[in-house]
Amino acid sequence: MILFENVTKKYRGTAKPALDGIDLQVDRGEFVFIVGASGSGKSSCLRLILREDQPSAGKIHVLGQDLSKISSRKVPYFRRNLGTVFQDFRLLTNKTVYDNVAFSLQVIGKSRGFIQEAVPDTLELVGLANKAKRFPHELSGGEQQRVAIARAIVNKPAILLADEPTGNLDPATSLGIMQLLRAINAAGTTVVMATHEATFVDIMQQRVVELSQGVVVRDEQAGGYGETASIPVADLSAEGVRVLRTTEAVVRAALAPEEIARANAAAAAGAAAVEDGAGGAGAAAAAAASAEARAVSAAAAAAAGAASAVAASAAPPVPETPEASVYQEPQPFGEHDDEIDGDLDDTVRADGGPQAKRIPGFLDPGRPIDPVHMSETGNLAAHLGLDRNDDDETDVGPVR
Ligand SMILES: Nc1ncnc2c1ncn2[C@@H]1O[C@H](COP(=O)(O)OP(=O)(O)OP(=O)(O)O)[C@@H](O)[C@H]1O
Repeated sequence: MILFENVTKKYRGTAKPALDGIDLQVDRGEFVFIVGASGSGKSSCLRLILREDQPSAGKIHVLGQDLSKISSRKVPYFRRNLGTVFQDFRLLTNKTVYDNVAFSLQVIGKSRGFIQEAVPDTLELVGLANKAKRFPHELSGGEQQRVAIARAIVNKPAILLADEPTGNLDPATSLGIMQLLRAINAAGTTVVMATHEATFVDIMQQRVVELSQGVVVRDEQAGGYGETASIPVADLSAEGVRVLRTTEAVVRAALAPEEIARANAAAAAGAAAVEDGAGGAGAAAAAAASAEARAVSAAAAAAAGAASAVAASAAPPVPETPEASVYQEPQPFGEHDDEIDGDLDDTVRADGGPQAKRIPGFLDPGRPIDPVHMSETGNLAAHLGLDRNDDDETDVGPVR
């Protein structure tokens, strides 16, 4: 689906190549994180896939096409197969939510009837059906990013490229965006996402391609963020450390409440042992358990405001009787529907790994969700907790 063969990209006026002999293959239906330190070449990679730029050497094939053979005139047609989401949303500020999404269909000549059906369906999918008439400046950061995602997927692209899509968002809002991307991927769209979000990468256990100075230094199925990609905590400002810790706490509190319950239970058991007069090792164990519980609880409390909304909405029940579907082509995204359809199960890996136990159901790659069913029944946004009316109170991203 995406193939890099010995790709090098050297920008004019620079001494070192941004990408240096990259070989990379991404298959249909994969969810791939591209990680690496700032300047390692992640965005360059995505720009090449999008044919915004051309390699200095090597070959790139996307969806079976040799990108060097696509004329400039044909590039817009090629890009119809790709959806893109960026850190800064890139919405049209003078257009409503509806028009932002509709515009991407108008420019490719879709009929009015198609647009009138596809736009509301997609807004419903991302949980923004009730905000269609708002302008971007009237939305929170998370909502703006969901508009951007709606715009990226409304034409059912085969590939979704996301460049730091949660970079401007608070942890709880980022979580909703990640859930949405995971659901879109489970519906058949290949997702390639450049990110610095170590927590999500670690939890989601998807394929990780790590770049360092333009070279692939790791390509791991069900990987984590890794050491070399991470920013040394010592290099972070106090605010940066706080954000990093809060992110982790929010994600844990929202996604792994059982971990907090387990720590609290251990502390309670320890306290009981102390009351019973247990000394020595028993008291030490109790103290340790109590400290762990305090640490986890403190982390959760620190994150409580943001996390509670997410936790509360993490897994609402799916009604047993499906409602009538308004979504005509719920899945999969992309042109080769029949082929992608057959691949669906392959996209969901269940390799487990050291952190598998604390992966929540709806992010667990081993437990496939059924976004098709959910989109058909109108429950995807509800399932992901994206249809709340009080969303404005929890999304605190930038408003443009
Ligand atoms: N248009 C350009 N002209 C010259 N050099 C560039 C250009 N774009 C990127 N570079 C350089 O190429 C290297 C890779 O940049 P790139 O933006 O791909 O990295 P990145 O991993 O996405 O970084 P970040 O995480 O900060 O977004 C960097 O050294 C950067 O300075």
